[in-house]
Amino acid sequence: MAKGGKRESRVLRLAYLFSADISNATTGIISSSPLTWSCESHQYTNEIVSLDPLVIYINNFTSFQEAEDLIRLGEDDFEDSFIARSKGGLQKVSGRTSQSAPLEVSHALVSCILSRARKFMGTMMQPDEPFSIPQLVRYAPKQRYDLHTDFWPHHQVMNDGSGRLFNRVASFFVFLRDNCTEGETYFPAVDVLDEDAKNGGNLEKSFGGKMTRGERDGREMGVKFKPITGNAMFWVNIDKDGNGDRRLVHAGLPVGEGEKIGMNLWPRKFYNK
Ligand SMILES: O=C(O)CCC(=O)C(=O)O
Ligand SMILES: [Fe+2]
Repeated sequence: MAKGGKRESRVLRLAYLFSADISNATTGIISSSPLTWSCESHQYTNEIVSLDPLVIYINNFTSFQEAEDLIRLGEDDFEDSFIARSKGGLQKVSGRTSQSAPLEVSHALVSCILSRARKFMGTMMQPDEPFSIPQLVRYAPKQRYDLHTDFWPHHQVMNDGSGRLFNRVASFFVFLRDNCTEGETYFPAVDVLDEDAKNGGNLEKSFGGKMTRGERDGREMGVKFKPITGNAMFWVNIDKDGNGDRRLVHAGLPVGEGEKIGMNLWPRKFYNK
């Protein structure tokens, strides 16, 4: 059985590679390849974590095999993480000690995952609005990403000469490898847990340990999500007036032992069409 599974995964991997090669060579349009069939067959289910701000937990956003294949696609390109500064340019900061790697958007698997994310967002994303280049992030023991927001305080100018302004309207953070202790993704200002406690709820029990109470300065505060391969969080960064919502500040807590790998997907919205 294990053998069969392995063989199947090899075939799938080949299918991904093959479809990317074929469509690049002929039309340059990846989505027209018949071998991207798996794009239609997502397996995810959802739970709303918080309505305001909107945070949604996604179970099985990727399969285990897709997670491993995504890692393989990026793993030769890992470099120390930078952050994209509001005034342009990249900067290395002490609060982000992980490594990151970009993923090739034209690859059939990556384009499949992006179209899955786009469909998930429904009417929130217009057909002409793109994703940033998907990014893998890898953490070894003690590595972390301190509290930050994913949106920029000022909208950014597209570098295609169009003059359009964009921002990261929402974020998906997908756990791709959970071979670690700790390393949760923590949102200190998402207050659903206080409501839960007031009403006698037990978040940890209700959600099977996927999400638990966070803690800051010795006080219970916010919610944190345990790395579980294939599962993801989705949240909305920018409100309807185009302003960033600071309640979505979050951190990748330090990894204890082992390795954590995740993937950022950042849908862009235009603000001066
Ligand atoms: O590692 C995490 O849990 C979160 C990572 C993150 O927020 C980011 O890369 O922007
Ligand atoms: Fe982030």
